[in-house]
Amino acid sequence: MSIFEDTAPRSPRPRPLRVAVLGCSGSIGRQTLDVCRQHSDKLRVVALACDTSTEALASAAREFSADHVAVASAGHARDAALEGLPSGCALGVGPEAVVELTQLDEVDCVVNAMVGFAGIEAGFAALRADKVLAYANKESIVVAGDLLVPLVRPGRLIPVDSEHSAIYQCLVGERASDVHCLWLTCSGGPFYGMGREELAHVSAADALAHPTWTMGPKITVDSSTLMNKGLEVLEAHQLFGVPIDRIRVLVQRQSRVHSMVEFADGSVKAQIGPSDMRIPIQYALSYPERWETPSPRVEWRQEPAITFGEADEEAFGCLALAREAGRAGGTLPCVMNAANEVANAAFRAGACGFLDIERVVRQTMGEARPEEVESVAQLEEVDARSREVARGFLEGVRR
Ligand SMILES: NC(=O)C1=CN([C@@H]2O[C@H](COP(=O)(O)OP(=O)(O)OC[C@H]3O[C@@H](n4cnc5c(N)ncnc54)[C@H](OP(=O)(O)O)[C@@H]3O)[C@@H](O)[C@H]2O)C=CC1
Ligand SMILES: CC(=O)[C@@H](O)[C@H](O)COP(=O)(O)O
Ligand SMILES: [Mn+2]
Repeated sequence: MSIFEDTAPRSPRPRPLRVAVLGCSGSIGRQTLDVCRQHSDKLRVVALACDTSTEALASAAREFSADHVAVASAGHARDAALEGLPSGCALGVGPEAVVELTQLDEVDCVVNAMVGFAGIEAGFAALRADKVLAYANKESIVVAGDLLVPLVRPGRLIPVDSEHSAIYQCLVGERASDVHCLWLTCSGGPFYGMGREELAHVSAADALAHPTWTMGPKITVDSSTLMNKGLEVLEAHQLFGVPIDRIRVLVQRQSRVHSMVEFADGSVKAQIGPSDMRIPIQYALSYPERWETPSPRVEWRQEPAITFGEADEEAFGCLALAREAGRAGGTLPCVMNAANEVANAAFRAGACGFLDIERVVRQTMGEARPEEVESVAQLEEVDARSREVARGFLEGVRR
């Protein structure tokens, strides 16, 4: 059974959905809290987690009267900000404390809004504890989808990533066997139209200026290299069971068409709307209902033309590398993700150039001996080893 073939009846919820927000201080986390603020009659924030941003964590805990918080970074366990937690709020420290939030009896739904491989354990723990998962942490789906997705009952993992939310919305009520292909839309990023010569000289500040979305720094740089689209091809492959070569990237510069599904009979369904992540976040929390939104609506009669185009996979080699990793499968997506996390961070820190990201990912993948995915412990080892290899390939370019 696919994750979207959900025949469950739409009975109203007996009480507000009790939500844990992991990564509450980030872009998705803060927008999740905004949705919870707008729908306080239907959503109750009971648990919050961050890595180091204790100020934001404590402030959210006070606002929402959260009962539990966790700080992943032990170095921030004594931050003065934590003295401002509401009385009775339990504080946990360390990565295990973040994962423990997913096990609490008083949590119905976990929003995994952590960035990177670090979000992997929380996704598994939430599914094992039979929580609904609103899933933004695409890296862990890419790396561990072989193990994670088989644990998902229909309607229990709702994607937050805008394209995957769009595809999910197009697929609800459909049969997996009727899908011909997926059209995964892509803004093209800030460097759309540039060739390799120009790309060699772009800076992190240039890469962080996304044309249509305001997001955290890691995903914004991934959008500029098109690695974000590569990760999303693999994410869609894992979530919807569609072969890699039936997932077609479609440049849609305005980010209005969030993705499309083409069916056997030639019909195409698209989900379109504002470029506002609060909409897919809210859908993941309201599913199978739809609620009013405070997000500004699009005046479609005055909207400029919606255009489609093709991605330049030669200039932006990360997309082709991701497809290669997806076709090979096993632990190769884990290797690719680890190298990308290392190189993306180095580029943001000014320690390498833009094209070095692609080079380091290619070289690290070239060293890998992919295996079948067997366990999270194995993936943790592959991730750690691949980071070492990637750091080695970066050495030559330290500035
Ligand atoms: N932003 C967006 O619009 C979109 C994001 N996504 C995906 O959502 C995820 C989050 O992205 P985004 O919100 O942009 O990222 P941000 O960098 O803005 O936020 C990341 C969050 O994760 C927390 N975090 C990082 N490491 C850990 C850790 N080890 N343990 C606990 N918490 C941790 C951070 O805490 P702290 O602040 O303390 O560091 C922060 O709250 C990513 O996987 C991204 O690809 C998908 C689609 C759109
Ligand atoms: C909002 C969202 O879902 C991002 O993942 C978005 O897709 C980034 O834009 P790109 O299409 O430029 O990667
Ligand atoms: Mn996306």
